[in-house]
Amino acid sequence: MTSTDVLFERLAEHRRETEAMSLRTLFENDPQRFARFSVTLDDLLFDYSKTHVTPETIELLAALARAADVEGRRDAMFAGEKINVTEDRAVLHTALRADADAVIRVDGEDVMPEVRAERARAARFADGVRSGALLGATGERFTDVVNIGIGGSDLGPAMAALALAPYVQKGLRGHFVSNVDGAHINDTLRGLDPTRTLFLVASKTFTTQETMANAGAARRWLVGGLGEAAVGAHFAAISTNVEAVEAFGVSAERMFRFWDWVGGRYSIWSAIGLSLMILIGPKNYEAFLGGAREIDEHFRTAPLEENIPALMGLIGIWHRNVCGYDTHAVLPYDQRLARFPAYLQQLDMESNGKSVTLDGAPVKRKTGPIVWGEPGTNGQHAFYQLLHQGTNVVPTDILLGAVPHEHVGDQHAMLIANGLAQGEAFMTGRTTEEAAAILRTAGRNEDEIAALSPHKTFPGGRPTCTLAYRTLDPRTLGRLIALYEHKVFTQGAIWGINSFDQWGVELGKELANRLIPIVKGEAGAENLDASTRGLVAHLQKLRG
Ligand SMILES: O=P(O)(O)OC[C@H]1O[C@H](O)[C@H](O)[C@@H](O)[C@@H]1O
Repeated sequence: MTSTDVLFERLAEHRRETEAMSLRTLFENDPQRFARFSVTLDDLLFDYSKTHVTPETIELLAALARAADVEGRRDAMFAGEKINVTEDRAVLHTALRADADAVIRVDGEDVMPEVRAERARAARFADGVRSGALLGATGERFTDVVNIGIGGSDLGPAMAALALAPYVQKGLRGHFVSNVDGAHINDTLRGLDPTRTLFLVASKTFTTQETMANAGAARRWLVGGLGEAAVGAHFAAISTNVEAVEAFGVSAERMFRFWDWVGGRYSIWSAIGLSLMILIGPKNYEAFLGGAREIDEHFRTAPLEENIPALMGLIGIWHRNVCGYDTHAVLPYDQRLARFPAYLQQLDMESNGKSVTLDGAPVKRKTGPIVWGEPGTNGQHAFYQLLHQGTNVVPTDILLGAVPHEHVGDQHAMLIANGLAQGEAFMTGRTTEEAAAILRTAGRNEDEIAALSPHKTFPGGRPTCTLAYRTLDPRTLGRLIALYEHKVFTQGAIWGINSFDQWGVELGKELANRLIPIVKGEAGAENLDASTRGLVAHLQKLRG
């Protein structure tokens, strides 16, 4: 047994000993509980007191992190070691937001001069679009920026552009096309004017089927409106694949590069963020990077017991591996974070949805949970019923911003009150006796009380972590994303998996490529399994 196995066993034993104690009792027994189990970092507050931890739990979890050498692995990542072993790559999204004078080497070479130069180029381009120095082929100013990408080349900029809507320059609109479904590009282009539309083709590999198909459709639309000669003025590309971008016909000065040591789901900090940079401006984009840098610094230096992303990761391990909870819900009480759960799905599930350890052996315990969520208060009217009374316990993260960008009556107080109320309700629940007492006060008779009180009982003890911040500005968005990145890192390190590859997406891609000619009726279906063959035949019949 390894030292981590021993600690997992001790955690399991500790869970058995403490499970019976309700969250309510934990609070009653310890007036210091909130102070003990919360951490602040400037305006940011991470409250994990509404989870089933005791000082001993944290001690054991921190010991587990140390036994798994989370700190050593963290330092290896920041130092540019090739910790993505299956692709033989460094993992350096942190370099993209590092200090102005940082020196970070990959294979002995400082990558920072190129990082800075490429960001400066992107900023010049963004400024040109924003100021009108860069115009469309007919001399019009750009009003619409269409990012064409998918996965990490879409979710980050799309999520962030919505989150930072108050910072978007007046007269500029961002659009994000990802799905290979032609409806997506069609609906986006409808109503756009080619003379004022700028396309950014964002793809790390520049081979992704969906993106290449949508880029082709956009090019045809533009050529249809303005002619072939207009393409140069209306397209830019972001990629690590210089040759493929050139082959697509984008000139060198319209191409923005990044590097193989930036994973797709970690690429918002690279030129993949160009659409965001154009929309909110280079200065705000720098503040966004700066926010992430603050969290990098905190993650690198704070002791595990006071380290917010490490604690987020460790509490996630507690919930996943010790308590046995399968999913994790992220509930931002901040409408502009509506796409944040989707962004986190890729970040977390593509990183930690793995079944083998770094050396290829089967994992010994469950890895990444299913991550999901919707903004509050919307989710309350949809799936919270299950969160409160269902048979699955779902640990939640509740995100709360103290200061809104706009004041619409007292709606912000209502929003915050709802977020707080849900955390409280998940924790305390309502006993059958309490439910009965309420029914009695309401004048119900004893038969009705007996019949109804089980339905009105809330088990409680459902764990919540709360992240509170001043306001959803660029810096804070940067901090929030980086917190979750390092949370995911901490968990991957403890599970001993490679959080930075994504081989699990390949099989479906291969099979789709094989199926395209079959679906088009250009190849026979005889080698397919009976179900897929039957489906192809049915769809072909419907297509006529
Ligand atoms: O940026 P691209 O190379 O076009 O890749 C886009 C996305 O597709 C892939 O299938 C990966 O699963 C993602 O990690 C990636 O972000």
